[in-house]
Amino acid sequence: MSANTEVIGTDINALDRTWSGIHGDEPWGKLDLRLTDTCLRDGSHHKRHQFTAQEVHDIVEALDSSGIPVIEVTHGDGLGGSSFNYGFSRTPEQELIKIAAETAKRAKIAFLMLPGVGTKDDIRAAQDNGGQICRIATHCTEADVSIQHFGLARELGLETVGFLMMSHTQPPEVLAKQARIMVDAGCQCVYVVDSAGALIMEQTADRVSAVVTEIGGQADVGFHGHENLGLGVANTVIAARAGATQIDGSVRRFGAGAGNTPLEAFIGVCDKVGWTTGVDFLKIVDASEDVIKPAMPEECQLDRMTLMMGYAGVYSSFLKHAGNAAERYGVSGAQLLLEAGARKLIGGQEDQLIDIALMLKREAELEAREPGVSRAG
Ligand SMILES: CC[C@H](O)CC(=O)C(=O)O
Ligand SMILES: [Mn+2]
Repeated sequence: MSANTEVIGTDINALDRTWSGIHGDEPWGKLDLRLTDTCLRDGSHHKRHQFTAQEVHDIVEALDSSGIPVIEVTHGDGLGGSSFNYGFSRTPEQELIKIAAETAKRAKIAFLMLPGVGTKDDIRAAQDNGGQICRIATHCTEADVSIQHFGLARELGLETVGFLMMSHTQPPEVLAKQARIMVDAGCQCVYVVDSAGALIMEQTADRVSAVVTEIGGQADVGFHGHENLGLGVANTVIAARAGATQIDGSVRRFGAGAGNTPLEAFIGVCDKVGWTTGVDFLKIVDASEDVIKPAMPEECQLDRMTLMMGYAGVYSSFLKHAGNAAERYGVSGAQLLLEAGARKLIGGQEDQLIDIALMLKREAELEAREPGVSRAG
């Protein structure tokens, strides 16, 4: 810990927690939210899947002692994601799940799986290693591919969560129908997932409300935001007001793209408006500075590339793949992302980024030879 960090930590801890300016009141109402930190899963994209056992231990210890109730740990692309296509993990994810489960005193350990990337055996192994919450993610029009996995997870006694990824691409009523498929299959909480950080306020509220109307009373609704247009906290606040009771985020935004909803900021907001999270704001702020930051390769940036992801609606986990392809073929990463958005690429289509890079390269070569011809032709 640096001297500077120590001073800041001490100052924060000296704050009078009963300071009357902290707690607001109406019009916020009383909400009790369950938070999931996903820096050890969505942050795996930013870390290029290079978490060490020690980092996972230290991060889980810090999050757990701050009161975070759920911590997600898996390769960024879910169980089975360690591969040539998505990037190899430095430490096998099952080992990381085991370390997390052994370290957490109160928090439950969640794991993510995308049908087709992971298998049912991976779910069994994750449970054997101490995972308690099974999160199944599908593209938001493909919920039916999750049915057998929810069935298995419930049979095994796991808690179940469904992820409707790229939710900005579909209207509220479509998401509601897809959520219904997941709930009928045994899912206990369906998340509206803003994978591209492309949703804007009311667009979030409308989607969450439609899902609440469809499955409320039978299952919870959650919201998972990204920061690509800088709206992670705002979207999460509006999602909670629309009825989402389970909330994802990553301390210090440690996640894909410009990162996830910064959980510590959201917790501060909750404290100020009187919503309950069970997390100690002062401890989570220290954890962000002293434990999470040192484990990050660099801070998640709101820059040309990540802004373009929110603007064009591109899956946040494409960031490193797009950067690699742009660099390899000497083309503009921003152009590449705009084209990826126009093609409405979904998870699993990472290889098309190379296709786009080659197309941009050909166009640039043609333009150099015959100015004005490339786009017209
Ligand atoms: C590859 C899975 C993806 O990162 C899940 C997720 O966090 C999202 O869609 O935002
Ligand atoms: Mn995400």
